[in-house]
Amino acid sequence: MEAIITVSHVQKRFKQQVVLEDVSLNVTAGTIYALLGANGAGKSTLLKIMTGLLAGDQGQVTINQLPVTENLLQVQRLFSFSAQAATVDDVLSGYENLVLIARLRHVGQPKAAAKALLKQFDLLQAKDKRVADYSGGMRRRLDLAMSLVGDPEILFLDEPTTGLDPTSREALWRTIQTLKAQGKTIFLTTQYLEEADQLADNIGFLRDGQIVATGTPAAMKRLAGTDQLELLFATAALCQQARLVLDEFKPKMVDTTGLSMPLTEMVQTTSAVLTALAAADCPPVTFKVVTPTLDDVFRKLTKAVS
Ligand SMILES: Nc1ncnc2c1ncn2[C@@H]1O[C@H](COP(=O)(O)OP(=O)(O)OP(=O)(O)O)[C@@H](O)[C@H]1O
Repeated sequence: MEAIITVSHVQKRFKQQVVLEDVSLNVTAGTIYALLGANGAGKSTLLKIMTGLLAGDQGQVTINQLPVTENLLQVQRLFSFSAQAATVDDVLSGYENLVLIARLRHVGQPKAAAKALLKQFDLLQAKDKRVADYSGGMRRRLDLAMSLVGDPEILFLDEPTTGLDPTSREALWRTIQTLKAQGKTIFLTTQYLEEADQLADNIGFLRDGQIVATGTPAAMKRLAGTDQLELLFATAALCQQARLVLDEFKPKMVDTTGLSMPLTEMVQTTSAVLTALAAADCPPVTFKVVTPTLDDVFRKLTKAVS
């Protein structure tokens, strides 16, 4: 599948501060790309450059093979950008906001388009309520609805679920997944590893002005290390005995009664370990498999800036 968005060697500095040193990435059509980074890593700056709102100092961004800076009007028809600062007008109702943006984007039958989007985003009931009286989740849904006016192929979402409670966040994730299922390409920024894990086909970690790691969520997790088998014993003496029995599995002490070892082959290793312990008469009280999370990767990769 070819890339619908390419970012090649983009650089940006604000006075003396180098924010983007050299950023390159590709986004395949119909996929979700999550740009992860700590506060101030430069995610919003990159988004603004990708969408032509800000000029980079060096490098190039293309959307549908078209360089963004030289074809701004043409590429702007292909995407929408939902920025962190709400793009909605507080004094207007959700319906009025949608009609307004539909008119600005020359959508045929703006009122019908607005109503269809309110329905799709479960906002029909609040159609005539002022946005100032919407909850955080409703505003985010309206933001997303606004970005769909005119049916763009590509959605840029800057931290779409920041500030939402877990239930509203999960609801928004489902909506974003539905949009992907409809064929949209989605580029989002987030500080939530779980969000990237749940949604993204590909993740890029932005740190020190560069994408320091990129790949699928599964590949990113592998960066944090392999799964570990953790065993807990009833006494420290049993744990010591088990450590000797399991020498070939390279166990490490977690504490006085706990051992941990890498799981190369999930089922075979677990079964071999438990059989060896049963034969040596020192069975564990419990065991569990600990899979590295994206948080582990994030901690590893952001150590240098935290
Ligand atoms: N217009 C500007 N002028 C000067 N400095 C800026 C400007 N915009 C951003 N910066 C600086 O660039 C750095 C990156 O900011 P940016 O908003 O891109 O980060 P971010 O990763 O989106 O952060 P957050 O997750 O907090 O939104 C910050 O140090 C910020 O202060």
